[in-house]
Amino acid sequence: MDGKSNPGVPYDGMTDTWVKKHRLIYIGATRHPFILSIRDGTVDLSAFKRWLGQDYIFVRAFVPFVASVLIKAYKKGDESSGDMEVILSGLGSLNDEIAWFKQEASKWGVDLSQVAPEKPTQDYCGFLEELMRPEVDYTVAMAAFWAIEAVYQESFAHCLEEGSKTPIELQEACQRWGNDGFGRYCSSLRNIADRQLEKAASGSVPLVKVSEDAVSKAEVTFLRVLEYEVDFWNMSCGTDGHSAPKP
Ligand SMILES: Cc1ncc(CNC=O)c(N)n1
Repeated sequence: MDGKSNPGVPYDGMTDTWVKKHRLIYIGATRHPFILSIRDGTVDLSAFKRWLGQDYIFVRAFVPFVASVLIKAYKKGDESSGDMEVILSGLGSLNDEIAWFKQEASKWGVDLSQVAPEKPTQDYCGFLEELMRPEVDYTVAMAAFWAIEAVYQESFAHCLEEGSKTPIELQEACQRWGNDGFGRYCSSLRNIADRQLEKAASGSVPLVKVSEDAVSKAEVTFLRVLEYEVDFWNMSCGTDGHSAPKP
């Protein structure tokens, strides 16, 4: 999240400004106790299994959301931007990811066909549904897309840093979102979001009011993503009352 990871770009984009402005809630989502428990090796395996089942449901709902962003990118008609290629690569990884969830679930003895969505999962999937609507601006949808991926990337990369005690059997899960390739993919998403936000903010188009509206809507959407992510982690930990908290 610093200028260094963005060579040739002299100033921070809008997304960096948001992360700085809303730092505490951003840290709340990317350094959640569930993630810290994976990193220090104290994670409750039943919590991990609950996360696995719920995240499988989330990822299935995430696919049509990403497809809706692809449609918005296509409709913009700017072939030279390369946006469609980035989004399409995301859909490709989601294909692998769904296969991974099934394999991982069988490894842990989780029967995915028996997993019912809990309230935070339902709410988060409902939010994705809202964002899929055609009237939602590409800028707003891209900001959400970037934020959703960035939270996982930053969270799981933290579990793989030097000095972390992540249990060996959880390292593959952390690698999925914490690897450098996924980090570069998140940077590409961030660059698209920043470019769109920059365009909207500069009001180079005659619809200045509409554009400014997109920028503020995108910021609110970013914050909502962080809240849904925190609720999702809380549910995984069992700190939402669905199961007994850890002693
Ligand atoms: C709740 C949540 N947020 C973000 C991601 C990462 N995106 C796709 O895998 C995820 N799997 N689950």
